[in-house]
Amino acid sequence: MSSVPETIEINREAPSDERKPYIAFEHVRKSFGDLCVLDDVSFFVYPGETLCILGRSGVGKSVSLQQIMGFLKPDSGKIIVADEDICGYTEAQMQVLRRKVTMVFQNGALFDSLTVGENVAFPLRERKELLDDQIQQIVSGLLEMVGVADTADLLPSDLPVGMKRSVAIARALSAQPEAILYDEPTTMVDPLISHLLGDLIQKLKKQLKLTSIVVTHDMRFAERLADRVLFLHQAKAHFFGTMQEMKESQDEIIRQFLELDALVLPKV
Ligand SMILES: Nc1ncnc2c1ncn2[C@@H]1O[C@H](COP(=O)(O)OP(=O)(O)OP(=O)(O)O)[C@@H](O)[C@H]1O
Repeated sequence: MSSVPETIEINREAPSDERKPYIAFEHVRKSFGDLCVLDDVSFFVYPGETLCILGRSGVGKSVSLQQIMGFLKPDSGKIIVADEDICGYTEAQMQVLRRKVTMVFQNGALFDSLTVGENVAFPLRERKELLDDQIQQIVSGLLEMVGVADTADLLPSDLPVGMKRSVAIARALSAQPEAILYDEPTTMVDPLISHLLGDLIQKLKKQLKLTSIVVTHDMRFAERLADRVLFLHQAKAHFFGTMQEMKESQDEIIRQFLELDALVLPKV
């Protein structure tokens, strides 16, 4: 008799005697009408660590991020962000929290009519605490940090996709977040740019000690970045553990996923 396999992992709830997770899902369930997208999903990310969320298309990766940002609410379960259970939060409370946790969208979500520099300055201006000179200085520093130093006066439409993503990351950083969520940062970019974006995310992790969640289809990318991996499958947290544990897993679904990935993108 074949049955849907149980989630195979291991320590899905953080050990209580250690560090507290910065972000955690505890038995989260989310449906849209009859479609159950997440069923009893638990995972966590420690401060300063990177979690990569993997899984096939439509499996609830983006829905997970949107719930952390409070754009969607779970039907049940708990979502902890920065030590707080955000499930009952009002939009006003979420807006405060979104200064600590920010998201880099696939399309960058840059304002097309503003220059790159003005886009990055936007969160700084919203704070209404800084003089124009200070803002300009921070913007230049951020653009340099993400490797697009000479683009401040250009419009987003002047830039290729990879550079737009870097600008979107610079804008996210200008809000001085504690955590960044990246939704498919390497979609539609070539392998070289994908590598550069990986370098950038690593650099931010090391230099700024940022907590990160990266939703990706890209195993190579996840291998470089992930302290832990969440593999979603059929609405379940099918696997949660380190990349090494995932690669060594004998679970049939994980093996299929890894083998298919190796076929699509052979190792060079
Ligand atoms: N606001 C919404 N209303 C109704 N259904 C939604 C909504 N958001 C997402 N869904 C559905 O939830 C499922 C999971 O969507 P999600 O975007 O999280 O997938 P994903 O794993 O990120 O996939 P992909 O890799 O293709 O982006 C999909 O079937 C999607 O159609």
